[in-house]
Amino acid sequence: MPYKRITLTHFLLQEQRRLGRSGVFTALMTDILTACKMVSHEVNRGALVGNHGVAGSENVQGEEQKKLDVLANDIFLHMNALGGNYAAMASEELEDVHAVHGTAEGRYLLLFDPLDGSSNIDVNISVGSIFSILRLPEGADASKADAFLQPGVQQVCAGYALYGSSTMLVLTTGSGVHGFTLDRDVGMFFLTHPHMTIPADTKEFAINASRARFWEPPVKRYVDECLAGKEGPRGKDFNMRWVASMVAEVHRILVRGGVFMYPKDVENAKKGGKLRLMYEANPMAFIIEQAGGAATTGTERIMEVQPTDLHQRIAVILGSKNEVELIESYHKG
Ligand SMILES: O=P(O)(O)OC[C@H]1O[C@](O)(COP(=O)(O)O)[C@@H](O)[C@@H]1O
Ligand SMILES: [Mg+2]
Ligand SMILES: [Mg+2]
Repeated sequence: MPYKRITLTHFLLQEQRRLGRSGVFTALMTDILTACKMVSHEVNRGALVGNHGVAGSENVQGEEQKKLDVLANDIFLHMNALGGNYAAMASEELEDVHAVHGTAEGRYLLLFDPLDGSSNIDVNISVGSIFSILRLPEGADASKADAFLQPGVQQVCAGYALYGSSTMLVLTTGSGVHGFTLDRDVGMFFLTHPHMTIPADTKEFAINASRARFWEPPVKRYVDECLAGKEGPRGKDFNMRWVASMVAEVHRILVRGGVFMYPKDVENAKKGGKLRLMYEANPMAFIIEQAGGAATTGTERIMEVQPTDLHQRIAVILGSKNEVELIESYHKG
């Protein structure tokens, strides 16, 4: 049987030709791939090289940084500056915009969560990296946050790397969602999951149930109905999952369907929710929608939210289309 697998780089070249894009897009994606491979290597080595534990510093969110949060952030900043295609970057781990100096031709902006699921690093549960690419608006000052505050529908590309039993990279450039698996021996990502699509219905939901006492009535109603099973109003039994790594939850939903919720609740309402719009909710919403799913705050399509702050938090409900629309209908009453 002739060898058929194609690499992510060849896939990007084909996309470039198909979409009549310049080579810049393929080049800037290649920088992200390299960063993800390097982070995968560091995650994989774990305690062997002291990559577990805390860094002894806090990020702009007031969260204790893990050593791998800081290392992954450094790797992303360094590798994505080398190519000179980004005018500036923004990260969960940096308060302000990181301008890439000396790159007159940088026409893109990169946002990223260098290490997602940080609470799982030391216990060896899957973690990931999330990224979102925007164009630098004409005449905008790339060193200012305003240049980044574009609604999710403006993204030209979004993706994540999943550092799990295998390392995968899943991305969309606006024409479907494709998954690639890293062959460590060859050092290349190969296309293993072309055209990923999400079933419209599901029997699996994911939410941090320890926050049930804080939930607003629409979420409480939805979860109670799922838990009531086939004797209840939904007439079917549901299963529940919670990995506490958004990347792992979204990947599970892309592979077998489901709904993921990190809603705004009475405890996190003053912060606007838990997850961050610019480098968690928007890239995941783009991927989910491109795979036929839906992504909402409960009352609004996430990708249409006009951002006001680089690190703003937002309610996230995403996954199988019919399920998300049902939850949205409970919010709209
Ligand atoms: O600890 P909780 O409340 O279960 O929250 C888990 C959520 O927080 C996150 O870990 C936040 O992301 P970071 O690890 O990048 O800060 C998500 O990946 C995950 O969905
Ligand atoms: Mg995260
Ligand atoms: Mg993170």
